[in-house]
Amino acid sequence: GSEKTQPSSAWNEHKNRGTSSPLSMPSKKPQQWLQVVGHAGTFRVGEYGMLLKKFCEGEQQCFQKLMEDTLKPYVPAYHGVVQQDEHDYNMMDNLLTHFNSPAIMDCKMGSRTYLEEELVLARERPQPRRDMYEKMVAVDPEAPTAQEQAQQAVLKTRYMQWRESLSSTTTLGFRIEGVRKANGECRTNFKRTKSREQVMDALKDFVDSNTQIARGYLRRLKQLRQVLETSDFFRTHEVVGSSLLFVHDGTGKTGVWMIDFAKTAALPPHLTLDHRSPWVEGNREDGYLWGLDNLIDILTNILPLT
Ligand SMILES: O=P(O)(O)O[C@H]1[C@H](O)[C@@H](OP(=O)(O)O)[C@H](OP(=O)(O)O)[C@@H](OP(=O)(O)O)[C@H]1O
Ligand SMILES: Nc1ncnc2c1ncn2[C@@H]1O[C@H](COP(=O)(O)OP(=O)(O)O)[C@@H](O)[C@H]1O
Repeated sequence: GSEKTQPSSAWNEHKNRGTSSPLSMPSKKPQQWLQVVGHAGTFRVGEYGMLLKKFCEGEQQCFQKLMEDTLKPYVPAYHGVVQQDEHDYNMMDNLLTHFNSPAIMDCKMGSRTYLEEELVLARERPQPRRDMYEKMVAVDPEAPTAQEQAQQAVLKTRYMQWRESLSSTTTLGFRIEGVRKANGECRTNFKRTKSREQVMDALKDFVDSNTQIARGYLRRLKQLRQVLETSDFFRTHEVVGSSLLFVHDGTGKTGVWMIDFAKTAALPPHLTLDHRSPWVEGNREDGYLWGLDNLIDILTNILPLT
């Protein structure tokens, strides 16, 4: 397992190389990029409002298909593979480019955060992990079983299931992973944010009780839901570990995009998902739309409080 990032407070500048800017590209002025959660060292800031993410073939395939799908406006535009310092990267739009001092929130969608395939592998070739054991006891020393304590290690699927039930993933079909407020304040300690009330408070705090912002997010999420319900891509993929990235700024501008398709897998040809039915091993359901329904419902209930 790789290290997780600390919320970065740096404004990553990219250098003005003195070349002329192609007409369709954003300006060359230094682009800001702030990472809220996720693996450390995965990203680099590219030129002209681009973001480079360490190459992952599954993610590339998703991006390629998404660029031809009705979901295209809801994902960062994809621009192919580039090489830098002997590493390959998937190049995509930096979603923060057109915001000023943005507030950012990462919500991990779905009622399951590991692939069915990972569950099969864990049975066939169990690989207990010490790093995950340590992350577990740091939150709750009582969480590991006697056997896990003896081994000082847990299986990844067990760790992921524990995280799901500790947070709102199991009960609401999504969880808040991290928030960065416009003033630079960062919060990633949402591991135990589970109840509807806790989630509501966190969302209210994120939108700063601003009605215009809450309405903007709600409108966008409802549009996204409509598109998801008819998208060919969505119907034919198990979408696991993917997030919605919320961005707003002081001008009242809001945006929500789907990000992180590293664990989004194409289904066998005969199978499609409704993304709302409960998961039973083998049906591959991910609870994505069930989570989005709950998220929309909670945001709707926040409106009168803003
Ligand atoms: O959030 P914490 O509790 O630290 O747990 C992390 C997240 O679930 C990561 O998901 P994400 O990438 O969505 O942030 C996951 O990466 P995967 O997505 O690769 O499963 C990590 O697995 P490892 O990378 O195997 O440690 C796991 O350790
Ligand atoms: N296209 C993007 N534009 C702006 N920020 C992004 C973009 N993609 C990812 N991020 C930032 O990086 C974080 C981690 O992204 P993610 O793709 O989930 O990486 P990982 O697989 O390492 O978890 C997100 O929470 C967000 O803050």
